[in-house]
Amino acid sequence: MTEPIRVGVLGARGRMGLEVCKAVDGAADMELAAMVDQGDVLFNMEDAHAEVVVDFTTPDVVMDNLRWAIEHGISAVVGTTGFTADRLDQVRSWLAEKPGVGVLIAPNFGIAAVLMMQFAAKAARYFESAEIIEQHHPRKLDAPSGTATRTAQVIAAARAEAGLGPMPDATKEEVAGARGADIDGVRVHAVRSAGLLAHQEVLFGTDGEILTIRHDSLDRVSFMPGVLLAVRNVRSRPGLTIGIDSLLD
Ligand SMILES: NC(=O)C1=CN([C@@H]2O[C@H](COP(=O)(O)OP(=O)(O)OC[C@H]3O[C@@H](n4cnc5c(N)ncnc54)[C@H](O)[C@@H]3O)[C@@H](O)[C@H]2O)C=CC1
Ligand SMILES: O=C(O)C1=N[C@H](C(=O)O)C[C@H](O)C1
Repeated sequence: MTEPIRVGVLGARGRMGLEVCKAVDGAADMELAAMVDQGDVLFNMEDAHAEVVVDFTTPDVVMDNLRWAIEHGISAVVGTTGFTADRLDQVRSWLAEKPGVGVLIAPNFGIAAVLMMQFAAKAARYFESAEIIEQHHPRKLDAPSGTATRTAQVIAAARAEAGLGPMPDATKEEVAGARGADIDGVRVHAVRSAGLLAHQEVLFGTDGEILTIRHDSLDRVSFMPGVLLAVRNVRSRPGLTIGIDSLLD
């Protein structure tokens, strides 16, 4: 029998980290080697001989964590949000120095969420208008969500490929922000409310027709199959992988 993958969890006392610890602990082919949260020393991770670290921390600290993991030759699965194009370039440059190391960063590990983004990318070329409404729990630190940002990017790329121009919109904002954020020409609206977990609607419109694609994460267990899939595969994919789409094919 092959040895279990030794997994370290960063952000282990957080909402996602706790769920990841449970999932890793319950996976027959993995061993929960280290649990690290704010104030703990990263040395624990090295000491525990972690082969893969899973990071669900905060946008403020994730880059330091990633640099540390890559420097120590440890592959990483990252769910933390806040990855701009500049940050991704930085990660690629660190990885260039460590050719054997894999890093997988996914804005959303939920299989249904991944499908929602794929369906949105497929629909985008057929509609004049597209807007995104994301809804999250009020303890979420960032807006718009990583998922909404990624969805806007794939919609914008599909529209550009299809030769579509800017969306029709004669509105002048009387109050700043009324039309939401503009991500690559796609408007994104962020709702924060008690009672919500993670939800998103993508609204497409053209003459006489509306298509709404909706995804709901009702429990954080929804992210776990995707996280475990990434842990199993990240070491055999050196360099940077974005999203889990390529692991599902
Ligand atoms: N990609 C995905 O599928 C998903 C991504 N997320 C993202 O994951 C991140 C975490 O979300 P939550 O668990 O809800 O947040 P949370 O606030 O519950 O957990 C974050 C944890 O990180 C810890 N932490 C802060 N600095 C640290 C450091 N330097 N080292 C180790 N731990 C540190 C905090 O003490 C806290 O326990 C967010 O960016 C969120 O958007 C959340 C759900 C799914
Ligand atoms: O903070 C969250 O909860 C979530 N964050 C991710 C994001 O920003 O897209 C994924 C999911 O929406 C839950």
